[in-house]
Amino acid sequence: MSMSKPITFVTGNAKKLEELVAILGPNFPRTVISKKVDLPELQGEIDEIAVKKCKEAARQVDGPVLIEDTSLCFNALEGLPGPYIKWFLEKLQPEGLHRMLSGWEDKSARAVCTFAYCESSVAEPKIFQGITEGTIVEPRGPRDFGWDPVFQPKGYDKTYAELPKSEKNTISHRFRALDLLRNHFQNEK
Ligand SMILES: O=c1nc[nH]c2c1ncn2[C@H]1C[C@H](O)[C@@H](COP(=O)(O)OP(=O)(O)OP(=O)(O)O)O1
Ligand SMILES: [Mg+2]
Repeated sequence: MSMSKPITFVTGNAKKLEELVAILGPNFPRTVISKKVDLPELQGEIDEIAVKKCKEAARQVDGPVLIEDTSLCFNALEGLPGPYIKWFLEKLQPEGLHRMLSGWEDKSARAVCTFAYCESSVAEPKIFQGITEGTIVEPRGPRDFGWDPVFQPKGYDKTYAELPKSEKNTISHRFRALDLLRNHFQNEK
């Protein structure tokens, strides 16, 4: 029996939590509980944001914490909106995200998921990052999760939103990041 303390996944986003639970499955060696907190939307480089966000979560929770920050980076725009995608999506809706690239031939983008894990408020966060390449298209499919309707992963003719959840969860930026996280904790056992 493991004596490790449960890990608290701090997020205000129920869909992220749902995907994390589906991707990690029942065999993950640590117990993960969740806490709904809207952590500050920080500025900076992607890794730097994840580290700061994790330290803030560790300040608010007693024990090991996990956070993640998601970026959607348009290659034509040098990686923007990147970590600021939340505000762009909120103001422009999926249609507007697609329209942002109307002046550009290059519609390629990368979805970047960065998890940060911290054993305690005095430990340095560890980073686990996953990237999925794709294209920004006119929105297609259900609207239940963020910018999924405009992101078509490379090699697919469906958007994330059109793919069955089970399929998104085997190719997504979040899956790739959680695969690294899973390896880390499996090797720690
Ligand atoms: O797989 C995804 N497919 C589609 N949309 C997604 C995905 N993952 C995050 N998203 C959205 C949520 C938010 O609009 C923005 C990321 O911002 P981000 O700060 O990381 O998320 P959040 O504020 O909703 O939750 P949290 O409390 O964990 O920070 O992209
Ligand atoms: Mg956030």
